[in-house]
Amino acid sequence: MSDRSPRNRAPQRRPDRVRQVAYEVIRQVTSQDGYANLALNKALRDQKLSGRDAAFCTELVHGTLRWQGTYDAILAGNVSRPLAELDPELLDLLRLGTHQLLRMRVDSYAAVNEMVTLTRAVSGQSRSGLVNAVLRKVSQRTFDQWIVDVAPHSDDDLFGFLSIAKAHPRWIVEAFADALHTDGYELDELLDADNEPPRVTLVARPGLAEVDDLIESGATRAQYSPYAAVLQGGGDPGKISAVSAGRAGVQDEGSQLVATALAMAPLEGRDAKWLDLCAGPGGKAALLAAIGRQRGAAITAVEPLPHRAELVRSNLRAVPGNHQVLVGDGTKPTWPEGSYDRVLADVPCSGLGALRRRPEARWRRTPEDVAELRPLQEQLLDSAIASVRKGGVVAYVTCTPHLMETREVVDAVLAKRGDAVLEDARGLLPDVPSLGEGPDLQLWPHIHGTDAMYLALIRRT
Ligand SMILES: C[S@@+](CC[C@H](N)C(=O)[O-])C[C@H]1O[C@@H](n2cnc3c(N)ncnc32)[C@H](O)[C@@H]1O
Repeated sequence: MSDRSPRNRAPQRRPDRVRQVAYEVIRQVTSQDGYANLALNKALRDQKLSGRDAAFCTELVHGTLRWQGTYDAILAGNVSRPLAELDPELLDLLRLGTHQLLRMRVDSYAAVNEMVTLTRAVSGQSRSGLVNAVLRKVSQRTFDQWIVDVAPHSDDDLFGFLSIAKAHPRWIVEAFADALHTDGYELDELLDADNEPPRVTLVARPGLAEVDDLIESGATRAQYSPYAAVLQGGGDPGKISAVSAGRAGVQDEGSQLVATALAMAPLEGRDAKWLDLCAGPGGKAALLAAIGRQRGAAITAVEPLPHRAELVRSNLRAVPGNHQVLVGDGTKPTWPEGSYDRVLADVPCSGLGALRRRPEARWRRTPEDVAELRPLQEQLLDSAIASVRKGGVVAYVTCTPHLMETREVVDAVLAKRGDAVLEDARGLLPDVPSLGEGPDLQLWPHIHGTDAMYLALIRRT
């Protein structure tokens, strides 16, 4: 009989701290509906992880969450029970191990051993045997070999194949194909772009900061927006003085372009009162306020959630002028009909255009979310048109390319109202190529390097 007295037992290895932090963040996201970016930033701060450790931890968290559906398809064939019956902790440990084995350059032996040690520490000795056995099986093939094994063949079921090979739920692949009008190679490129973390893009708010100021701080000029600069290699925007003072901000180039397009739309007569009907957290409101200030226009920003209205105030703090932030419901205007000259309706949406930014979002969203948002999107656009004067312009904007949230909303509202027309928005961004067939425009991560922002320009008649 072996001697199991503490003196003779081999000392237990301690789990690798970075992997443990990553695992705990993933647990918060999957078990408490947390947001990966918020939970990760807090954990990196609390655990004082920086440099290579922080980068490793970020890749573990983001990659495991982003590729979750693909890893589940692989794991399903390597676990004797249905995954839904597996303890959620165990499933997260298996996903985390699979990510290291299949999509990171971690040595297989080290990845399995580290995950066994971590499992023993966080979930108990009995589970570590199963993790060991399953991960060893996963380690026997490459990512591409597993895809051939578990995904349908692309000739038989293209969307099924892409869903697994590119880690997007099938309904999202289908919605993107509809919006792109293609199921060809472009769809592949879009899904790939969604799997890459986005660049950090800054905005120099006009009249308050120059792009050159940002370039002096290490950024490089972006391609399309006259106000944009890209912080190469990540970097901490908070350390740039123009950003910390609110003269510049962090803002996707696509968001800058759609706000700029609204400001550039031709207008006859008064051009002094601008409205942002769905303003929180205020990135577009701040850019519009800065542009408007140079032209003698002031902006009113509406947001129903008090904490988000506070963010709008903070974003506007550096822009002088008579700007107003109203806490209220944009579908119930407290101002007379036709009060404004330009109106932005950047409505709540599914966010399918910003999947690069939120690794967990694609698995959380459902087609029902899209359907549920539809009435509010229509009411807000209707209210935006009612708020603009005759001859004034409305920009209907979403951060999703889903046709149910974009063109279908616009068509439905215009058909009901009969006092507004769609104008060609593409001419407002003359330097930006491939904006679609018009009259509305769609930006794309794989073409423009932006979030998939949609813009329809509507004029009240
Ligand atoms: C897509 S975000 C707007 C982003 C913002 N324009 C920016 O660039 O920072 C949509 C916003 O609409 C707000 N919202 C939700 N319901 C609303 C309503 N009934 N009226 C006005 N805004 C609403 C949400 O709270 C959210 O802050």
